[in-house]
Amino acid sequence: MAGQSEFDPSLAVSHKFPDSTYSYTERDAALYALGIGACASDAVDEDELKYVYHEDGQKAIKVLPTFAALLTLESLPNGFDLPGLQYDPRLLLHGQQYIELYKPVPSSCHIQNKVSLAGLHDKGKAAILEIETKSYEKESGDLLCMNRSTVYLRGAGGFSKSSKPFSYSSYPSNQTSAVKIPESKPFSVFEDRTHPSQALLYRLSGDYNPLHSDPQFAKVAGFSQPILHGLCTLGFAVRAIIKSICKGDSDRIKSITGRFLLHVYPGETLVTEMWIEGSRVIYRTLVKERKRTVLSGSVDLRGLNSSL
Ligand SMILES: CCC/C=C/C(=O)SCCNC(=O)CCNC(=O)[C@H](O)C(C)(C)COP(=O)([O-])OP(=O)([O-])OC[C@H]1O[C@@H](n2cnc3c(N)ncnc32)[C@H](O)[C@@H]1OP(=O)([O-])[O-]
Repeated sequence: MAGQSEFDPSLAVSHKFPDSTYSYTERDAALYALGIGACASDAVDEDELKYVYHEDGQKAIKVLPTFAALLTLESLPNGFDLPGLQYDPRLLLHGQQYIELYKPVPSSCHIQNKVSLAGLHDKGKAAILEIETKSYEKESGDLLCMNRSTVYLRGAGGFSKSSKPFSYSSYPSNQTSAVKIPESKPFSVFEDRTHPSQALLYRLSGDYNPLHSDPQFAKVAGFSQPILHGLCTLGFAVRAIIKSICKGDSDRIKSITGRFLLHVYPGETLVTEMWIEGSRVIYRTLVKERKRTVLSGSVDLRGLNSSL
């Protein structure tokens, strides 16, 4: 892209992001749970009521592990701006998410975030940015979780100066989100319908990008109507795994990878297929109405029950 002629990837790679803070309460955790469909089809679901209600008060509610991805929300006050990188924010898509959890996410917390650039790739038609955020509990100083968010910037590639496309990663290759789906029959399949207003509810958890709410904006971005947040789809998929494989025990989730392969329209039905490989669950989520895979990835579990 001509606009990238001034872009120097080495300047971007050495860029230092400022530390940031984020605070949330049990109300945020409950709203998030509703936003990813917890208790949507059964208000007294015995696995899921604990994410939105507790008889001893909201401070005792359980927090879904994918809520950890929200802790990064205010970590980049200037969006994905890097020195010299030009991109059209309307063409930005969420490409992948990697989450590592070191302890259960508390129901309210003050967080200190350390942010760095974990990857930068020139794909010609797109630039890929990978932002790593380590989230610490302010009070104890304990590391709570790590997120690596991949953003796919359509139209922002072509900045490589040499014939070899520029590619930088600061992390091991076994932490990428691309997985091989087994050919065998899935161990478990879970079907869940998103609501037509799903994105409008989910955005209240803090991602207000108009791509998910504004019909005109969505059209400019290339979609017939506003699309679902990638992290909302990931939340549905991991909830399916907690229900189907972890018997409702979300503390078993150790790490999560997800690659967003295709957009989801709110109101569509998500079918999550799961396979077990040792202590890892490989999964793929399809949109039933369009018969298309929209997400795939893996989830590593602690203490997988041998009776499975
Ligand atoms: C972040 C906060 C904002 C949130 C916004 C949202 O929620 S938006 C809603 C949620 N998000 C969505 O709805 C997005 C859904 N996903 C999509 O629409 C498409 O997958 C796409 C447009 C991201 C890429 O499609 P395409 O046809 O342009 O791609 P291609 O197959 O021609 O491959 C080109 C190169 O890119 C690589 N690569 C490919 N995919 C990914 C990926 N996901 N991730 C990373 N990398 C990816 C691929 O390996 C290849 O590299 P190689 O092998 O040549 O070195």
